Amino acid sequence: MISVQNISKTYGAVCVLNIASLEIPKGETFGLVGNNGAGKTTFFSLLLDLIKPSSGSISIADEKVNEGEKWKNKVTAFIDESFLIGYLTPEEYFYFLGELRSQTKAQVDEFLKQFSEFFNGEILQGKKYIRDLSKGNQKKVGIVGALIGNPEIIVLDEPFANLDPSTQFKLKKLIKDWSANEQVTFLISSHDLAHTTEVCNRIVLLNKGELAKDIKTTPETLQELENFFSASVNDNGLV
Ligand SMILES: Nc1ncnc2c1ncn2[C@@H]1O[C@H](COP(=O)(O)OP(=O)(O)OP(=O)(O)O)[C@@H](O)[C@H]1O
Repeated sequence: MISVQNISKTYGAVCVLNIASLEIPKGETFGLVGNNGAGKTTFFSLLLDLIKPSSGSISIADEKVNEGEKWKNKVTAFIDESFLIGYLTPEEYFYFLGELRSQTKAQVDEFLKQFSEFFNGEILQGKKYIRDLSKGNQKKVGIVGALIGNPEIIVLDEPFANLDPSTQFKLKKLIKDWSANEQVTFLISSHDLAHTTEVCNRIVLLNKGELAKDIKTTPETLQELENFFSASVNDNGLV
């Protein structure tokens, strides 16, 4: 479904991402982990054609994202608050996304009913603009916005960050429920190794822009990742 061929991104003399080959099949819940600056957001930005690659390409359903438009009907994303529209209320924003993805207002209203627990009574009918919501509630709006319109590929950059513990549990359940649909592919980056291993059936670890591990998730995966990151702390002499 997603195919990465020799992708690299260089700023000046510094190569921040370099992946020779990566295939992400339909239905996978793909977790991306790595330290700050490892290249996770760069990878997602290349996938969404937000930045241009220095070399190579990423294809979705056999179409290079920097050459075609059809992939845009399949993919939704919430990368950061720049995906939100601050002067809209959450409802206005959801209707706007719905219209973009061929959903009527009534369909969007019906769709939103399933998120009442996730929203915890703080998002809908509050008459607040998105800009005035807390960071965590803005994130909830962005995540649910990315689920509108039956997307085939959903890209979420650090969805657990800024969420309170209860909402993190609700989000894990939500991702698990959605990923049970084999037509839906999730790409999720996170610094939370426990959450990522719990919801993702595959984990790719980026280290300084390189693909360091590509693991099919098993009960041992969390330990393997923790060993990797704690070893790098020791290597750096930080402990
Ligand atoms: N426009 C830019 N100009 C120069 N360097 C950049 C630019 N954008 C990103 N970088 C660099 O690319 C590297 C990878 O950044 P990226 O945001 O992809 O990392 P990340 O894994 O998402 O990190 P984090 O976990 O901190 O969000 C970093 O060293 C960053 O400083």
